[in-house]
Order: sequence, then structure tokens, then C-alpha cells
Amino acid sequence: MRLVIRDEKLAASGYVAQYIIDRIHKFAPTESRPFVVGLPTGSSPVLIYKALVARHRAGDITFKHVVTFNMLDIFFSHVVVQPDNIHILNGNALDLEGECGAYEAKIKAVGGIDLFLGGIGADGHIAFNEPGSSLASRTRVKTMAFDTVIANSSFFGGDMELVPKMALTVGVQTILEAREVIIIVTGAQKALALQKCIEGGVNHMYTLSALQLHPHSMVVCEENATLELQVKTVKYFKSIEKVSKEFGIAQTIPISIQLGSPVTDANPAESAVLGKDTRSRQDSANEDFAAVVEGIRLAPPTKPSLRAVTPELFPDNMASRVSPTSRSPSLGPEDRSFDRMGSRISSGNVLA
Ligand SMILES: N[C@@H]1[C@@H](O)[C@H](O)[C@@H](COP(=O)(O)O)O[C@@H]1O
Repeated sequence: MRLVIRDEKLAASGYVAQYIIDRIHKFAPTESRPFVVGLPTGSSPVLIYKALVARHRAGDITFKHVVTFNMLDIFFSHVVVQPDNIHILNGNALDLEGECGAYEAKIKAVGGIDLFLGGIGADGHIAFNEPGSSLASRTRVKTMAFDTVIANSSFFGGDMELVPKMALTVGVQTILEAREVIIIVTGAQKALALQKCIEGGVNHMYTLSALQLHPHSMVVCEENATLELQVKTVKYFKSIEKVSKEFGIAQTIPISIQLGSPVTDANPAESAVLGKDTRSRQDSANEDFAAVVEGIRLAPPTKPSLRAVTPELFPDNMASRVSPTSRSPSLGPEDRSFDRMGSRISSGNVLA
């Protein structure tokens, strides 16, 4: 998991917005190969949406071939994404179970989610996967925790009575299957939840902690949200960014995920010419080692590693420590054998 910390909410949101724009540019989606995003509800992503809308209006980015799976009908969807590409869970459907199953099927039909953007509840939940949710859960009906009802009352004029007590939500497993997950965390009120999810173990009481099992997850937060983290945790994650900047190493996800690698039925020869990856997207998503390999490829040349040299092959070290004058008949048996070895090496012979 990556943890990116920025001083302010605005900077954290700007970072995520730019990240999404870069991902879409690199992916270069088309009608038949759209970029698929999962979008959350809540107030945390609002600044990100605003930044994306502004950049869209400035002509920096198009969302023409972006498909969204929204938790709710948010303004962003209407402004920039084509209506046909927007999928929203309908909490008023007559058959709620059918609605949830169909949602999962639609995600599968478009090839899975490339990037799931999420927030976090003050109790550590992701989407509406409240404490105690199965970490293997899929899209389903969920009863909201009291805390969540309070948090969401701001969207209902502060009236808790108006807040639905149940919601349809993607499951933890649905989220874990996204090829990449980014979480935005703002506000000191989220600090304890963030601490549990980052420094604690994987735990169904803090469902965001399941991201520890995801090969490509990133939490972007403002400094205030780190208040409960250990100083060494904060310093460590900050140092990762600093070091990679110094060494010119891009902290990237595998190229196959960035490009949305073609499916396995691609002609291998053609793929080789195009430099494309022929693995299936799902396979690629699971290859976290690829990220490491890529990091190594991007690393600038360094001094040859000493560990690459077998100690036995170090020349002449022993001989150079023994000066000819110190080789006296008074040496003990062990020293004499040391002396003999040294003299053979220093005379340029190779020991057989
Ligand atoms: N289901 C949503 C979550 O997706 C969201 O992350 C959380 C936090 O909301 P906010 O960002 O407003 O703090 O609220 C709700 O419970």
C-alpha cells in the first residue's frame, strides 16, 4: 500500500485528480476498451470531482470513453461522463438482490474496474461495508451503522430521520478485484480509522484495512488525517516519495495495468511488434512483482553491487596483509600456512 500525504485537503485532492487524468491519458481509452472507474459517495471526493470537471472544461481531459460505477448519482456523472456509460445502483429497484447481481455482472462485462476511487467512514468502512462486513462480500444490501447515518445526514439537511437506514453497496471483494484502488482521506475525524487501517491488521471491523491485501492500493490523505499514526509511519511513507524523487524512480503500477493490456487472444506476433502485453488484464492485475521489476528497470545505474562478487574471488587480500619481512621462521604452523598461501597469490599465481 502506498500512503501519500499532503499538507492540505486541496493539495491531496489535486494530487488524486492529476493522478486520474494521467492514468486516463496513458490508458488512452476507446469505445471498445473503456477506462472503468468506481466512484464513491460522500463529501471527501467532491474536490477531486470539481478539479476533474474544471480540467475537462479546460480541454485537458475527455471522459468520452470512461465508464463509471457509481454508488450514487453524483453531479460529476452528469457533467462529464456519457449517460450510457454511467452505472448506478438503484436502491428503489423492486428486486434488490437482482439489482446487486446485475451490477456485478455489468462490472464483469466491461472487463472489471481499472481504478476504484473511495473514501473512508469515520469507523474505517469503505463504500457502505460497515464494521463486521465480510471481507469476501460482493454487491448487496447493507444496513448502515448509526455513525454512518449521522455522517450522511448532512446530505439530507441534517435530518437523520430522512437518511435511508439501508443502502446498496459494492462489497469488499468487489473493490479488491479492481486493478487499482485509491482512497482519499481528509479531516482529523478520520485519523483513528486511518490508523487502524494502516497500522492495524486486516480486520472486518475496519473494512478499509482489507486493502492491505491489494497489490496496487494507494491512500492519499491530508496531514490532519495522520494525527493518530506513529511518527515513524508518517516519516517512512514520506521518505518513500522523497527517495524515489531523488533517484528519479517513478512509483508506478505495472505497465500492463497502465495500458490496460489487451486480452490473451491477441496475436502474439503483432503484440510483440506493438510492444504490447498479451496477458489477460486480470492476470496482470495480480502480478505485483511486475511493479518491483519495473521499478528496477527505471532505476538509474548504480555502483556494482558488492554482493555480486563471491568472497573467494577477492584477489590478493591475504597476501597484501603479510609483508615479506614479517615472514620469519619463528612463525607458528598456522601462520606459516597463511604465509604460504599469501606468497602464492601475491606472486600472481592462481591457486589450482
Ligand atoms: N458510503 C459512504 C462512503 O463511501 C464514504 O467514504 C463515507 C465518508 O463520507 P465523507 O466523505 O462525507 O466523510 O460516507 C459514506 O458512508
